Amino acid sequence: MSALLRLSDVVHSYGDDRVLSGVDLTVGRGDFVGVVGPSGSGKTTLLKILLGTIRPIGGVVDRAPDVRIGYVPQLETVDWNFPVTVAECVLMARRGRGLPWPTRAERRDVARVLDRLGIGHLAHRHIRALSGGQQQRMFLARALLGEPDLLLMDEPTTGVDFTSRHEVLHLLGDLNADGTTILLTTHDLNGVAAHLPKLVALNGTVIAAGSPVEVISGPVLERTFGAPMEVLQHLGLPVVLDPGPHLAVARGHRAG
Ligand SMILES: Nc1ncnc2c1ncn2[C@@H]1O[C@H](COP(=O)(O)OP(=O)(O)OP(=O)(O)O)[C@@H](O)[C@H]1O
Repeated sequence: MSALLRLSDVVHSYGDDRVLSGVDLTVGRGDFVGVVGPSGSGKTTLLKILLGTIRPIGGVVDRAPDVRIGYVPQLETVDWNFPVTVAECVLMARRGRGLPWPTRAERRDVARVLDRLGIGHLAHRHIRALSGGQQQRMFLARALLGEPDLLLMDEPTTGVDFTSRHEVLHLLGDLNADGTTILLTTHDLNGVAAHLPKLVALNGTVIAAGSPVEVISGPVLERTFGAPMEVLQHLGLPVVLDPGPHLAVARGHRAG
């Protein structure tokens, strides 16, 4: 298949709590997709199903052969007290925690990827002593070390200031232009989602998929976030007035 990953009628529950149902989603080669939806709508669960660390209880996941996937977790799920430097943390992606002495080739690869992301000078700093934007770059470096075809990123711009958010988005745009397929989740409708070529609105199931103008629309957002939202067009981009519903919690829109 030309798609890297395809989910058909995927269902997942935690215990009795149905989180996803009837999810159909295709991640095509070269896509740059944003998944939007309120807190608890199943975005992280969907990423983990795409990554393969959660096995859904129903439906089919098709994966093209030999697809390498890089995962960038939500920063708030990371244990920042773990005593490692930036370079060590990046290298762990390749060799786990067990082996203390990296080879010269490994050190070179880590230095190269850190330089590419503009944090080469931070290689020997403790991971806790980084800004939000730098932490995000470090996890991106970690994912890129494996030269992934597909990058899955959980809220890559949350906890990151405006300038860093802009830089992270720019960086991802460059990676995508170089051929990396990217799927990310975001709460930020105006600052992030509106600038991506393709969006998926999720609330327990896929409410809509398409261009930002198709997905960031009053009716789709109301079905996704459970509250009316006003949307204007500005310079060809949708703008959500008072995008406060990123704080909203998923409710009543699950198909299961
Ligand atoms: N390991 C788990 N065990 C039980 N329930 C879980 C587990 N992981 C997630 N959930 C629940 O499943 C639902 C969906 O969670 P998920 O993390 O996928 O949503 P999300 O859209 O990523 O939320 P957020 O935007 O807040 O990160 C939530 O109600 C959550 O509490």
